[in-house]
Amino acid sequence: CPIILVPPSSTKWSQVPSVLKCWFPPHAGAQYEYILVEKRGDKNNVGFIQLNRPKALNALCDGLMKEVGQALDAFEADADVGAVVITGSDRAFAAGADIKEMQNRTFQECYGGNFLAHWNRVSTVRKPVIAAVNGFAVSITSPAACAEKSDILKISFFFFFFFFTTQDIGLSFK
Ligand SMILES: C=CC(=O)SCCNC(=O)CCNC(=O)[C@H](O)C(C)(C)COP(=O)(O)OP(=O)(O)OC[C@H]1O[C@@H](n2cnc3c(N)ncnc32)[C@H](O)[C@@H]1OP(=O)(O)O
Repeated sequence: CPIILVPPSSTKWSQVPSVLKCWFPPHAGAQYEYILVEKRGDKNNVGFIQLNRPKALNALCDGLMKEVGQALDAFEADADVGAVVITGSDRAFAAGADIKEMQNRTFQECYGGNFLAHWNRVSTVRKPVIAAVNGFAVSITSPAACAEKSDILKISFFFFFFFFTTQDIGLSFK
């Protein structure tokens, strides 16, 4: 008879030995540390990810971004899931990168190690991903980097560049 492994409900995803992780699909019981994950909707076909570091305004620490990537992997592999919704908590969708975690990293470590590379996972999912934004949504980016991604941003970047040639940083709040 088949053996079904069920992790205790208090188990955090980071505590599950990696060799066992394939037996514990993330949305099938094992808990994450920084996000809440479940399937919602009448047909259970919406993958739902809630960023869950409310005290730090959902600052995007390394662990949180890795967990979001794992949850997206699982939803992408799940044929029942048609779309994914990512949301935050009461006060914030997310306060951007975790600046406490970043403060001791050198430029060389960040640039050479391409330390935000795994953040791209959200843009490579082959199912629609919808951000349900509430409260603070903070980010900072180079407009030139954004412009590589879309024509609208290219046009915006042109005007941005034209009028604010001394400014090279985009900031968005709430
Ligand atoms: C990819 C690059 C980027 O994303 S760069 C952008 C990085 N993000 C920021 O620079 C935003 C920094 N945060 C703020 O400016 C403010 O927190 C705020 C305007 C978003 C909200 O201000 P408010 O006064 O309402 O809250 P607090 O500042 O008291 O914050 C509460 C609590 O959250 C911690 N926290 C907030 N943002 C971050 C962050 N980005 N990284 C790490 N931690 C953050 C803040 O330290 C407070 O926690 P405490 O334990 O009380 O110190």
